[in-house]
Amino acid sequence: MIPLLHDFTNATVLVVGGGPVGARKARRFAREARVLVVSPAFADRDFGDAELIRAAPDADDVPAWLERTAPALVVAATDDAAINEAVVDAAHDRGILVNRADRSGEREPGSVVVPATVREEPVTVAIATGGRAPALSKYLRQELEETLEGAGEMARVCSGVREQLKTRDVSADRRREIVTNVVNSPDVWTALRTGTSNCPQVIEDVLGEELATGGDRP
Ligand SMILES: C[C@@]1(CC(=O)O)c2cc3[nH]c(cc4nc(cc5[nH]c(cc(n2)[C@H]1CCC(=O)O)[C@@](C)(CC(=O)O)[C@@H]5CCC(=O)O)C(CC(=O)O)=C4CCC(=O)O)c(CCC(=O)O)c3CC(=O)O
Ligand SMILES: NC(=O)C1=CN([C@@H]2O[C@H](COP(=O)(O)OP(=O)(O)OC[C@H]3O[C@@H](n4cnc5c(N)ncnc54)[C@H](O)[C@@H]3O)[C@@H](O)[C@H]2O)C=CC1
Repeated sequence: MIPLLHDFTNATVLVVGGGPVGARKARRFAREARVLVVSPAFADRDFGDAELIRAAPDADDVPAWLERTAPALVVAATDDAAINEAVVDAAHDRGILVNRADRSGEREPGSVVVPATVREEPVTVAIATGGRAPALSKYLRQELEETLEGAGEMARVCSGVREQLKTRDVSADRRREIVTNVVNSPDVWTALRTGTSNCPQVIEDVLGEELATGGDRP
């Protein structure tokens, strides 16, 4: 499987099954997509901004649900393997992405897995174990949350420095060198993590140093 980041803005995600797993997937996708959850019962969980539709489609009804809701992705999260199977089949027939929550290891070609995710906006790290050990994905996600502290701010620093340098007489090679030095600077990481310096200040310092050393170099 190959990891990709997919933009679900303005897309519909249909979750079939309203248990704890359906709720988790609904929350996940509702941060961006319009999420519909269809289920005869709903767990007492947070479903994000998802719209809850009380119904119990049988396997034959599933294609009509996909036709009616036209999702970009459908999540099969019921406790009924036959329904989950019908969701996968109907999605494949229509070229719709499908995530099956009750299957690991051997997967249907074309299926998608939902990874554990660490977000330090705009930085995203996704972890998967080939479906073998979701608990390990969760554990690693918790470990990485600490490692990534400050990475979002560092991304904004790099982006700001790069944009500023583009407006000056600085070669692309030199620009790359400066941005790489910033990312590799323990002092900048410490400053961002401890809050002794913020993004605009660091950008100003880096550009000031660059001007002091005379700008472009051979
Ligand atoms: C294949 C996959 C399909 C999919 O759902 O996309 C799948 C399948 C299954 N998960 C199962 C169990 C658990 N899943 C979790 C947690 C998460 N599971 C997630 C993803 C995935 N789970 C995909 C593979 C990802 C990968 O490659 O690693 C995460 C990362 C993302 C998310 O779901 O949002 C989220 C952590 C989010 C976070 O916290 O960061 C926990 C831990 C807990 O609940 O505390 C447990 C109990 C412990 C355990 O068993 O490991 C079972 C067994 C059911 C049973 O035996 O009854 C199956 C089905 C099977 O294995 O047959
Ligand atoms: N991917 C993951 O992280 C995990 C996956 N699983 C698997 O995912 C499945 C779902 O897990 P839980 O939410 O804990 O199960 P659950 O049994 O609590 O919930 C299943 C939900 O599906 C609904 N449902 C039943 N028939 C339906 C139908 N015809 N149409 C729509 N909805 C229907 C039920 O009303 C219930 O809300 C489990 O069977 C298990 O195999 C379990 C744990 C973690």
